[in-house]
Amino acid sequence: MTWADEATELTRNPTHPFRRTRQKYIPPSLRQTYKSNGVTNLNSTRPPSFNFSTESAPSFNSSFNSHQHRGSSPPLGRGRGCGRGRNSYGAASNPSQNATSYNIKFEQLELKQDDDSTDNNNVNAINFDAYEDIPVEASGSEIPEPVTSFDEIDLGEALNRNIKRCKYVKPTPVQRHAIPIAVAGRDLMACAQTGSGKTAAFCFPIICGILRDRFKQVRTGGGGFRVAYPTALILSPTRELSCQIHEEATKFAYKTGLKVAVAYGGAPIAEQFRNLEKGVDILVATPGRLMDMIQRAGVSLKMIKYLALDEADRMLDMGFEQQIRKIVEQMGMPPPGSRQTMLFSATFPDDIQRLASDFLSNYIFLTVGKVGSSTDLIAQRVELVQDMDKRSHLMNLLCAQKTIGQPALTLVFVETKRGADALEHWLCMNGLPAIAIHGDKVQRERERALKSFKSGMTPILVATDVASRGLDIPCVAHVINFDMPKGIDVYVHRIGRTGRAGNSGLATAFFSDKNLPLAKPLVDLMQEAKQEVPSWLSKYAENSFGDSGRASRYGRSKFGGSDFRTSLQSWGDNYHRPRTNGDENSVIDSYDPASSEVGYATPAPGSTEYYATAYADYHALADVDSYATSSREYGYGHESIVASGWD
Ligand SMILES: Nc1ncnc2c1ncn2[C@@H]1O[C@H](COP(=O)(O)OP(=O)(O)OP(=O)(O)O)[C@@H](O)[C@H]1O
Repeated sequence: MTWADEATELTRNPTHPFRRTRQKYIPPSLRQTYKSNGVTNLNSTRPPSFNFSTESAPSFNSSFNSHQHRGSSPPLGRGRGCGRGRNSYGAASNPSQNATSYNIKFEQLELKQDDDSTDNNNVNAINFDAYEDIPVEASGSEIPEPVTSFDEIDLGEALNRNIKRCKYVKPTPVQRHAIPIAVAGRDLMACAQTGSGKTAAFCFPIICGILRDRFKQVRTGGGGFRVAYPTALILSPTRELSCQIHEEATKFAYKTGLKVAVAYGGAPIAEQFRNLEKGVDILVATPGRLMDMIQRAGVSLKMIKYLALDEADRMLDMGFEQQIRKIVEQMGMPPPGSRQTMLFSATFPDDIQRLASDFLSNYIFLTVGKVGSSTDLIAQRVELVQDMDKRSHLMNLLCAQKTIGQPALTLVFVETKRGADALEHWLCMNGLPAIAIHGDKVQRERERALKSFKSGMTPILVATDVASRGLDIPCVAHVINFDMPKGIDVYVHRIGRTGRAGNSGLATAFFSDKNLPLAKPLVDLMQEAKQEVPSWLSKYAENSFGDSGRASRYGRSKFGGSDFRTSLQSWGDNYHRPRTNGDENSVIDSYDPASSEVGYATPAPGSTEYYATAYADYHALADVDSYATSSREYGYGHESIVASGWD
């Protein structure tokens, strides 16, 4: 079993030896209904009711038994985070150590003869059928042809071996189109759905390009200390995403001789400098830490030949554009044309495209799938819930998941850091194993929260938008928008944490009166994704139409489903060349009202049974059936209510 399989297995397999000794978690409200064998009669389970003012926190002394088999005596968590003190996975990890241990495990992954097989069964659990009819459009001059297999592109022997090690048997649609474009040396602005494999789409061409050219990476700088001269720079908006890309790129570059390093805030800079001094070909970084390193003369961008911006629209968003512009235009990086630039995201508003075009030269604009949605892979439910009822609604929902015996990783998005802390606290006080992640937590706490969530130890993660983009966490079966985001693009990225790699997922949104400006774009998005739109939401959408200012700001037109250049002027015939996979019908047509006349039939929306039914359809991603829980003292000291998301 590979290291990757092992991690997945741990989360999915209820009989995994590591999981088996854990005590089953039973929400307090349902303890009467649970039989000793864990089987619950759903019909006899009434939705729990919570009296927030009077309900006392349940105690879970026995819940820590789960740790005893590992010989540790877990302390009752002091401070924030249910998972704190229970996480037996060790201290927060250092990314460079991570990379080393991954490499060791990766090495153990021996390539067998049948790894050459293109058998779909071996495809790293990706569901390629879900991508069969995906619409693709590319615009620009002389667009390289897409491929249907990795073998059709000359990626080099070492990279091909690693692709097989990763069990990537065939390219996803965005990879089919983007990799040939990038390998041909073209600049690219690519827009593809969440979870569709964009990381590999920019990593493979970079690795293959560097291997082809073999630049010398480390030069001695002035003043006697070493300056790192990376050949490729991959920028991403958050620390966690940078670490994730670093891990992926390290796997892809395994045994190629290329060095991949990561630099991000919140971790000791000296250690990161030491890593860079050993040489770096590909540097993955968050903008703030990179600027710092450049200003301290530890990194030079003079030799950059490849620049990739993941979540590019976020990187060029209001407030952040200046920092990126400074890095790309004023810190010695070769200009467009002398370097290759690739911008990737699932959303690309027109105004951001316009900004981004400054960084590009004769680029190709590529859209794969309906921009800003994961089509029908993610079942989207929207509930009308006023603020004061949100917590009890959430509790019903989480308990309903448990009642069908399929608790799985659930990501709950809130708007503010303080809101995240408060909800985490409340859930824990009510016996649900939750942990929060947001920008006010120190990096070790953030890493611990993510690790605890990923492992299934704390299966509810309460997060601000710091976790909304890019994170690829297997087995997230349910994303709950407890607070709706301000913009529809953020909603798209948030729900994209489930339903990844062609698998299905469930997303539930709590919509309240104050989210009115979001109604129209949300309805449009749901219709495009062939989701049932509640009639009340359609009415809200009609009403919000008149609110042209806000509605259009959040509106679909800004999503960036098309190349903004085509609306500026008419291009020559050779410039704009839409691709539709040869099947015009494959483009998702507009919503058919007849087939979606709302009717969340019985059971009633919002009821426990309703969620249990809905959830049952989408739990397939995770079979976590047991987890520990705890109550713990709560260190609550943050007053900041600023929403987070940028590091
Ligand atoms: N060709 C492939 N075959 C099998 N699995 C793949 C392939 N390409 C990517 N994957 C897997 O699909 C998952 C999603 O990929 P990735 O994180 O790159 O998506 P993304 O498009 O960047 O998502 P987001 O928009 O959320 O950032 C990952 O677990 C990755 O390992």
